[in-house]
Amino acid sequence: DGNVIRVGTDATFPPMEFVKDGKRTGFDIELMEALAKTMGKKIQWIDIDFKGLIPGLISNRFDIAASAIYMTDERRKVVNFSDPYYRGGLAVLVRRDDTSIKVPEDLNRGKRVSVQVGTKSVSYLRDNFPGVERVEVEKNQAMFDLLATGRVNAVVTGRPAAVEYARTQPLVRVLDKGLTTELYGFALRKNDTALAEQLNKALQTLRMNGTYDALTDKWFTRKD
Ligand SMILES: NC(=O)CC[C@H](N)C(=O)O
Repeated sequence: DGNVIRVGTDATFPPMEFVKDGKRTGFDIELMEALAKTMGKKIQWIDIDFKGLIPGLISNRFDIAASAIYMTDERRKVVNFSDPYYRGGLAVLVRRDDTSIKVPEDLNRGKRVSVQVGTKSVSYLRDNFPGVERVEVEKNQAMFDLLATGRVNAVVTGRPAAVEYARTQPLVRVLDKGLTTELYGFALRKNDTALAEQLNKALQTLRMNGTYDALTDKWFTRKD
């Protein structure tokens, strides 16, 4: 059915994509729904762990991956990205009672850091923080739980999700200083240029008609 686009997501990452009361919601979900509507299409959502997103896209299980994906050079080798739709970056979450980590560089002194498999957090820490002991988990919830229960010293994840988790879990805080600045994009197959063009055009429309701003106001405390 040409009127249906299949969109893959790992809906475990509030406020970007998550499940609430049995329903997928979040900034990426509502933005994709609005984009599809603008394109005159319906979405069929496909749930998948983050590390399966790019393989699933390439093997044609779905047409778009919408899951707080950073537009990295490594990923650009294998997929195409839409125009960027939001700015994020890698942030560090620590326990409030831990005074040994004040800036990200403190992680390099043998700290245990949980990260989600397949994310930029993994490659970034591997390449830039050789002193970190990475604890790689499949699920975002497990990544956060390890910190709350004191089994790791920190979490490295996207800033919007880190801020949201700290809002709900008073034991933890986000370090002011982050690790990187990154842009989020929707991933598409390299040969699917027509869909990429439609998606970018729809994104322009939503930026001009106020829908985009309404969604960022709704989902983020940081306004920009
Ligand atoms: N778990 C997530 O959804 C975040 C992934 C992270 N933004 C990345 O692109 O690597």
